[in-house]
Amino acid sequence: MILAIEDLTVSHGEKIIVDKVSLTIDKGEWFALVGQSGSGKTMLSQAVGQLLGPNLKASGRVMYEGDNVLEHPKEKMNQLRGKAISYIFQDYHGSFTPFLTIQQHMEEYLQTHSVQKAQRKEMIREALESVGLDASFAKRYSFQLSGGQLQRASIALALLLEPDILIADEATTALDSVSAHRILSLLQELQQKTGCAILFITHDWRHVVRYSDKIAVMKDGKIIESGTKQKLVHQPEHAYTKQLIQAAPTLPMRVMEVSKS
Ligand SMILES: Nc1ncnc2c1ncn2[C@@H]1O[C@H](COP(=O)(O)OP(=O)(O)OP(=O)(O)O)[C@@H](O)[C@H]1O
Repeated sequence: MILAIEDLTVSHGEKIIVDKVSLTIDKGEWFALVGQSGSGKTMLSQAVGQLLGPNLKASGRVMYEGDNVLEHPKEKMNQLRGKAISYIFQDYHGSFTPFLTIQQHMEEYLQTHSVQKAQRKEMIREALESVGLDASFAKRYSFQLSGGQLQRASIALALLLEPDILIADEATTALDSVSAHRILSLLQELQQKTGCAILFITHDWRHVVRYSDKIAVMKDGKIIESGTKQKLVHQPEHAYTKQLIQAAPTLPMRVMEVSKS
């Protein structure tokens, strides 16, 4: 097990947004978190990396390497982010400022994590190549890349330090379906190569079926059902899970068959 979330609660004043959620993520596994809009998926994922706004409070435990991450001071958390837990977001533009090149962003990131200058250039080249961007992209500014290219660059940035856990929150929602599929296949390939676990937040049941190992379904701040993909897809118990499956666009039989194997 790489991450254990225990009784995690996120509240905004009196309002409970995430309600005593517990789940465990194993090393190298693709863990999908699904559920209707506003059910608390993003708040849960942001609590894990201490990214919640100051008006929100997280309690419970997020256990990583024997420590409760929620109790880490800011400096320790900064060291953990990127190296242990990394994020890619739907708004990948937000990962880049328009004043710095892709290389400068990556340099800054590596510097924060005390990577020696001599190693940085090679690491950046390798990271860009691993997402199918040649080294010349390093010199470009974010606005000089297409949406798909920029999302690739944000994945390269997130995986630069080979984190144990990558949190992908609606990472492909802003892309067309072909680009989304390319990005997710790439993520799968990188996951197999680096052994990182992925907490995958999505609305798209087709992506859940295709890529995940385990699934948790969230509704009104609670996990109402969780288990292996086989179990959730083929023998869902909760009415809401059945509803999610029925509402999903029809899956080609081939995909369903692949997912069964
Ligand atoms: N900064 C914030 N302050 C207060 N409440 C917030 C804040 N951000 C989100 N919320 C509330 O928390 C609840 C859960 O939001 P969250 O973004 O986690 O849902 P979600 O399941 O990720 O939804 P979606 O699938 O649409 O992204 C919502 O009611 C939302 O309005």
